[in-house]
Amino acid sequence: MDAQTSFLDKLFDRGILHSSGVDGLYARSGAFEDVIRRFEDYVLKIGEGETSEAMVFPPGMTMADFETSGYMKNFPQLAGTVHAFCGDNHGHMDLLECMATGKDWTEGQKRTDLALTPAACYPLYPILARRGPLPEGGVTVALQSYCFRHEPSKDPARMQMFRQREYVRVGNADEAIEFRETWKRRGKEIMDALHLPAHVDVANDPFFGRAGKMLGASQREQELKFEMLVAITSSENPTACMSFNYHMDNFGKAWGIARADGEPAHTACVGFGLERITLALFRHHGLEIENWPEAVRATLWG
Ligand SMILES: Nc1ncnc2c1ncn2[C@@H]1O[C@H](COP(=O)(O)OP(=O)(O)OP(=O)(O)O)[C@@H](O)[C@H]1O
Ligand SMILES: [Zn+2]
Repeated sequence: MDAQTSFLDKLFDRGILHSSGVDGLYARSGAFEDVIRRFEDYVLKIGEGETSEAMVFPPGMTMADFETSGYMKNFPQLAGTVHAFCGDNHGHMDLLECMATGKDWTEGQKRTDLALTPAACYPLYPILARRGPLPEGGVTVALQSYCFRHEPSKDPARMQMFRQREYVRVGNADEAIEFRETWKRRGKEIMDALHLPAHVDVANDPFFGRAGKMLGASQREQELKFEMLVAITSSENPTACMSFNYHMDNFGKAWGIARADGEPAHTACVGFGLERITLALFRHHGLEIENWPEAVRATLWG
């Protein structure tokens, strides 16, 4: 059995995660959720004085905003959209007939106005855009969302539905870059406080296809994305538990977010993978929270 499957099985055996029968879709135990809550409280305190507001998003966003994000151009392999039955009585009979005979009953499903949110900060940008020009100095928002990515895996750290906590900086280029550098440093301090061996490295997003290879290479070359890597199921291929992204003015332009001076906003975000960080804690400190190092427990539970 490989390391991923064996860690996943241990988590199931201890009731920390519960299997659904589909890879990457799990119920979480109360203990798992308590760690997530404590971690979020801890991170929220660190950014408290610098944040203009907080938002929590539902797991879906509007199809229109999803289209604006460009996600289907860059990551069609990961996306999920919401479809629903919109038929009449006759259509319903057909659907039940399909189900009864084991045919594909989903063929008649129609698109709705919703897509599953692939990245926690996407729903923020259209909200900011609708408010008109940003205040002088921009804004910093604390947010959280469930995200969906179609990447089923036996690796418990690669889920299909998971949460990201983020801080997003929206302002000019200097403000966005300074924010990203600050959080790279703080991210390491957080990992140190949690006694998790971690390092930051430059990274790229999994852009689709042949053109995607070039996009990924150029993202790396421009050092737009960094990840905080922690060994969870493999020490050769450590897992990204945080990411530090500078989007230049791509989102400012896409959604039409203007700065006080009328120029398109530059954005940066730091994302904390809440399930991944929690799994890293279980991996490194053991499956019994009572036995975690006193300093780690003090950081989280005070
Ligand atoms: N499939 C997933 N399951 C759980 N957490 C995830 C998953 N994908 C991303 N995350 C978390 O969300 C954070 C921000 O997402 P981001 O798009 O930067 O991840 P990513 O770089 O695509 O991750 P990876 O390289 O492992 O696919 C990541 O740092 C990670 O902690
Ligand atoms: Zn983001």
